[in-house]
Amino acid sequence: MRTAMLRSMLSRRSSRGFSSSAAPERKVVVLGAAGGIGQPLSLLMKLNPLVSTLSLYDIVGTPGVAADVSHINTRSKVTGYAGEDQLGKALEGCDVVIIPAGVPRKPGMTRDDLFNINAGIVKSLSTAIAKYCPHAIVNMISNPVNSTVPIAAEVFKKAGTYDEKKLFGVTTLDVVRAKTFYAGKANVNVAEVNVPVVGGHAGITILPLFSQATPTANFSAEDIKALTKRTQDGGTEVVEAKAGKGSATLSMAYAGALFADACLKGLNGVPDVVECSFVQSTVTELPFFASKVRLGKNGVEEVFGLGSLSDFEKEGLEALKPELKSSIEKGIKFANAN
Ligand SMILES: NC(=O)C1=CN([C@@H]2O[C@H](COP(=O)(O)OP(=O)(O)OC[C@H]3O[C@@H](n4cnc5c(N)ncnc54)[C@H](O)[C@@H]3O)[C@@H](O)[C@H]2O)C=CC1
Ligand SMILES: O=C([O-])CC(=O)C(=O)O
Repeated sequence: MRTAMLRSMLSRRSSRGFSSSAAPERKVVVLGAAGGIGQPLSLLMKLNPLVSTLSLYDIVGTPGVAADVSHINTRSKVTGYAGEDQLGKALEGCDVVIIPAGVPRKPGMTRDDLFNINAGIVKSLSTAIAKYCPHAIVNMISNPVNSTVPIAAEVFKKAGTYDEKKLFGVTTLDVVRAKTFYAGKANVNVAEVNVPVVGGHAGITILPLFSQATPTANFSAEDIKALTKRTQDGGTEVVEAKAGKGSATLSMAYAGALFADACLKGLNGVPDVVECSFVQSTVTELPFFASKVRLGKNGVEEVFGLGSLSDFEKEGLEALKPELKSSIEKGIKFANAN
């Protein structure tokens, strides 16, 4: 897609209520900016007129990405930071921290197989966030999200900076997929489709609520089952197609940019910004759970309940709880043991 088209698309989405010059100053950092997700996500954040300072951090490779992206003639000033000694500068004064740092899956792996490497990365980045930008909104992309979000929460609690309204597991790609697959099957305009996706972000913990999808479609139980499975296995579909070269990067960058844009709109006081996200929750007995949340000046303004579920969804909800509970507990245990 041509840059001008993308820019006008993003600015139409983003600037509700603000021209870019009137929008408040906002610093956004991408941690893991030189990676498969990080690079296109940095591009998309550079196109977002709500961003005034774009900070790109990675352990290596960020100067090149930053130099490249910085030539784009949009509002934000771009700076690249490479290596741990520059992490503090990258984070200082940030309003939104987006974290796609960590290893991706290869065929045959589950997201939980990434825990051993990514848990440590997320823990050290969270420690730095608590130190350098304790009030920032955090968008956690690194997998396994079901565990990395609880890890960040524990790190922030220990540092005395935890604000449950500001920590988000990014599950937007599940919603993006559910919308795409539903629209394709129903043969309706995807731009008009809405599908909440709740639970977590791995396999059966991803629970799309097609009974609440709009516009409504008359699908058979078999169709709903197949759409649910395809949504749950969407990540694996990409991992297998990439055959060892990583997992979803482009669709994830799109989803991550959408979610960060929603957070920025919320911060800027745009009303009725609602997205699904994995957050601290009392919607079920689990301490973290993805559901629709309203975003505002303080991050999460309201966590919405699940609404009415079909019998199939009720079964899915009960089935996902043990796995999600154990992934959450694994994260909490790791953060407190190390
Ligand atoms: N939440 C979601 O829906 C999705 C999550 N993911 C996850 O996102 C993560 C990143 O995926 P890719 O970009 O494809 O991987 P990648 O390997 O292409 O990029 C990861 C980047 O993180 C950097 N990195 C490693 N340690 C770091 C540290 N301590 N600080 C800063 N940067 C560090 C690497 O240098 C690399 O540039 C993976 O864990 C993947 O599973 C991927 C797709 C969807
Ligand atoms: O499947 C993976 O490993 C990456 C991911 O989270 C997704 O694409 O949903």
